[in-house]
Amino acid sequence: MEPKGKTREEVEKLTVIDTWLRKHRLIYLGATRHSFVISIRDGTVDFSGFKIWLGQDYKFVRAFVAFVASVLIKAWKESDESEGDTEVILSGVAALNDEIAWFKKEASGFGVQLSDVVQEQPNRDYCRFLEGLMSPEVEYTVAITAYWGIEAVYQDSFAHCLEHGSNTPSELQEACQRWGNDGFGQYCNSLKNIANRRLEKASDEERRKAEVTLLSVLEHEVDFWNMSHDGSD
Ligand SMILES: Cc1ncc(CNC=O)c(N)n1
Repeated sequence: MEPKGKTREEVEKLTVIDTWLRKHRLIYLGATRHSFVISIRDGTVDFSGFKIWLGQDYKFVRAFVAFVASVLIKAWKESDESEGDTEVILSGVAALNDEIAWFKKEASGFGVQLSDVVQEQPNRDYCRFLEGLMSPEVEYTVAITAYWGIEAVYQDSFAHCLEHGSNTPSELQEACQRWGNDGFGQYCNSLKNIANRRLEKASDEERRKAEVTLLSVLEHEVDFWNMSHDGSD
């Protein structure tokens, strides 16, 4: 029985990340319900914008692999209870191997020459930000929170394009499936659980750093979507 006068929420304490998602709800929605994502979902997406996204994201993912590898190293150095963590992160690295192959196949299907893609400034800025997080001085808790955030934005965005009532063009279904599928949703949940476990034990200062880092991730994600869709139409 729940104590009298207390709601379920007061009894079951929210996790650190859920608290942040409430506090920064509009910023989170800005990244996960961006006009580019909405245009995919409602079928009005401009294919030239999709091709820009494809080429830019391929470049991003190459840097992201190095970032995830750096998170793996941080997990391994925390010899405490992070044995399960390293396996979760390793499976993420393995999935990125398939993802790189998928980008190459997809680009060829859409006639995008990946070797000709020039990284645009928002993409460069995002990769530079990731590089900063790869530094050994950045705590594991901060890095794993960023990793969760980066994956969660794609999972949430693309799952939205697969929901009942969406009108996603068939050519883009596969891309949406890649990040919007349930298995990837569960993977993101494993990352979220790891991050929450670390955040609960972290110092106030470390927790604050992780929160600020997550906000930067969301900002970079919005700038990234903007490269393909600036909202002018
Ligand atoms: C800009 C951006 N953010 C997140 C992801 C998803 N992670 C790996 O694929 C991605 N591909 N690109």
